[in-house]
Amino acid sequence: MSPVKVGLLGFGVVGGGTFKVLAQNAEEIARRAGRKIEVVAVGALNVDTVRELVGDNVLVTSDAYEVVRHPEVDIVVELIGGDTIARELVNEAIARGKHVVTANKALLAKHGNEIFAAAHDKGLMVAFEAAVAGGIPIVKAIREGLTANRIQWLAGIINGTTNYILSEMRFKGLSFNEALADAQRLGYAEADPTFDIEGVDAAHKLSLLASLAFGIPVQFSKVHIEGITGLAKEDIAHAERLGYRIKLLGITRRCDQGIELRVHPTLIPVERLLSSVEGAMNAVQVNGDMVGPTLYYGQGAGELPTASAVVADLVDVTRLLLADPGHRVPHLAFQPGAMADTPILSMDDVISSYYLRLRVDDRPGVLADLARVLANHQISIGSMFQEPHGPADADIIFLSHEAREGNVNRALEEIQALPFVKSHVTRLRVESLL
Ligand SMILES: NC(=O)C1=CN([C@@H]2O[C@H](COP(=O)(O)OP(=O)(O)OC[C@H]3O[C@@H](n4cnc5c(N)ncnc54)[C@H](O)[C@@H]3O)[C@@H](O)[C@H]2O)C=CC1
Ligand SMILES: N[C@@H](CC=O)C(=O)O
Ligand code: NA
Repeated sequence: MSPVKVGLLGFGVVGGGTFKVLAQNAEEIARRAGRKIEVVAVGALNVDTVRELVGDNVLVTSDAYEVVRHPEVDIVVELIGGDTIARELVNEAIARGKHVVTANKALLAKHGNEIFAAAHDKGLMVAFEAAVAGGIPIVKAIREGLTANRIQWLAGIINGTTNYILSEMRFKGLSFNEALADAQRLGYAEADPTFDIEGVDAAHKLSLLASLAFGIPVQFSKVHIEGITGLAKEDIAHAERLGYRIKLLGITRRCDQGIELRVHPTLIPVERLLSSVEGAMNAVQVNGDMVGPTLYYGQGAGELPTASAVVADLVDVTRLLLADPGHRVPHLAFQPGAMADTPILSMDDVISSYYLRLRVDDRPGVLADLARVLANHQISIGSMFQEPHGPADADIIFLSHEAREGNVNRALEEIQALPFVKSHVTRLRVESLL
C-alpha cells in the first residue's frame, strides 16, 4: 500500500520530536499502522535548519499554507501552538478534506466545539492525544477503554511545568524562577509560561477531559482557575506537617446539580499515589461506576513523550482512513447528537475541606472569635495548630471538615475584617476524593 503522507506545521520541541520518532521507529510504526507514514512537507520559520535535518526529499517552507494546500498531504499535523494562525490552518485543512492531528490544547479548549463539528460534517478526524497529559494515552483510555462506564469524577496532575517547579523547589531548594527557567530549557513550558504557572494550561486540558468523560461541550470559560504563583513556602511546609503534599490539580466531578470544573493547588494526603508524582510526570485518576478507580501515569511534557502521542494519533488516523466516517470513534467520546447540557456548577456550590492560614494578634479570645465565625457559616474545624511569630503574633492553621465553598467565602470575608487578623487569609482546598 502507498504511504500515508503527512504535512508537519511547526518544527519546535514537539514538531522536531515527531519527525525523530517517525524516523527512528519507522519500521515498527509501519507494522502497526499497516502503511508507511511519510512526512512530505514541513512548515517552519527556521527553514534552513529544518532543511538540513529532514533532507532533500521533504518540502520545507516558511509558508504553512503551502503545506496545508499540498495536494499529496493526507494528514496535517499542527504543532505551532496558540489559537490564531493555528486555528486558521486547522480550519483550512478541514475545509480541504484533510485529517488533522494536533497537540494544541489552547486551540481546542477555546475552539474545539467548532473544529470538531466542522470535521464531523466532513467525515474527518481531529486527533488530539498529545494535547492532554502529553505521552499518557488518557484520551484513548477515556474515549475507548472506559466507554462502558458512567464516569463519576476525574482528578489529575496535568501540567508538567508546575509539577516540575513544585518538585524542584521541594527537593533541590531551587527558587520558583530558577525551577521555571529549567522547565523552559527542558521544553516543558508553553511559549507563554504564564499559561502553565497560572493554571490556564491545566484548565485547557481539564475542559477537554470533562467533555470526554461526561459528554458535554468543551467549556474552558467555565473552569475555575487558580495557579501556583500565590503558593507560599510556609504553606508547603505546614501541609507536609499535616500529612499532605500540595499539587496543582485539575478536578471535574459529576454531582446531582451539575458538574464541577476546577483547577487549583490542592492538598493531597501523602499516602495517596498522586501525591508522589514528581517532576514533569503527570497522572490522572478516573473513577468509573463499573471499573472503580483507574490511574494513568507518565510523562506529561517534553519532546519525545509528546511526540509519542502525536505519532500514536497518526497511526490511529492511518488505520481508520479506510473505515467509513459513521463508524469512527467520536471526537469527544460521545456521539455528537448525544451530548448533554448538564450545567457547570458555580464554585460556590463545590464541597471541599479547606486549609486556612492567617496571622493574628496572640491574645486571649482570638481563637474563640475565629471558631465562632466558622461555626456561624456551618464550617467545622477538623484540626488546628498555632505557631508563634515574633513576640506578639501567631500563625494559625486550620483544617476544616467538608464545607460548601460559598459558606467558606463568606466566613473568610468576615474573618478578614476582624481587627486582630494581620495577614491575608490563605485558603487552599484539600482533596478528599482521592
Ligand atoms: N512542549 C511540550 O511538552 C508540549 C507541547 N504541547 C503543545 O504542542 C504545540 C507545540 O509546542 P512546542 O513544540 O513545545 O512549541 P515550540 O515553540 O517549541 O514549537 C513551535 C514551533 O512553531 C514554529 N512556528 C511559529 N509560527 C509558525 C508558522 N506560522 N509556520 C510554521 N512554524 C511556525 C516556531 O518557530 C516553533 O519552532 C503547542 O500547542 C503546545 O501547547 C503539548 C504537549 C506537550
Ligand atoms: N506546558 C505543558 C506542556 C504539555 O502539555 C506542561 O507543562 O504540561
Ligand atoms: Na495524552
